[in-house]
Amino acid sequence: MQITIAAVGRLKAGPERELFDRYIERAGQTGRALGLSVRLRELGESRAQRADERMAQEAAALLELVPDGARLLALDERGETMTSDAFAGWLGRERDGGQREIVLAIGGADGHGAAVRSRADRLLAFGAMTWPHQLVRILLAEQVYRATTILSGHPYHRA
Ligand SMILES: C[S@@+](CC[C@H](N)C(=O)[O-])C[C@H]1O[C@@H](n2cnc3c(N)ncnc32)[C@H](O)[C@@H]1O
Repeated sequence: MQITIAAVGRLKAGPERELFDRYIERAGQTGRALGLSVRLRELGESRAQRADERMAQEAAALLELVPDGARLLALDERGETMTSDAFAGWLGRERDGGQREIVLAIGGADGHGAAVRSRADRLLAFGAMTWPHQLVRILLAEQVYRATTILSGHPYHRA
């Protein structure tokens, strides 16, 4: 199963990028034996004047990355919270059920547009506070890596 992190905005070279890349690389290594591959798709931020236009344009671009039938989980501070075990369990069940792709979508500075929220199968919050999208990327990459260790029984995760 393909896990795609789809993110509005581009992460420049630097410590945040290095940390993100490190978790993605680890997730890819641990995921291989589990039938999971992980990749990043980055989208440029909209330059529209109005926030609602920016959100609509970014939502349309994000949704172009979501194939028909794929699951879409949108990262959103208004979403549900989930334990790492529950997140790993969901990924494992989707894989076992024959799902081909899960897209994990991170919004831009204005957040997700309505089209993403209504298409999303789940909205996931890393708490009720607003985090910068760069940090959300790192948190998400770490949770994907952690999920692969949970599914493979690797001792990285200690609940
Ligand atoms: C700077 S935030 C956007 C905040 C925007 N005001 C909103 O209402 O969503 C950029 C992106 O980071 C992600 N994000 C920020 N805080 C989050 C949280 N607590 N949980 C999950 N995702 C979060 C979301 O994907 C969001 O679209």
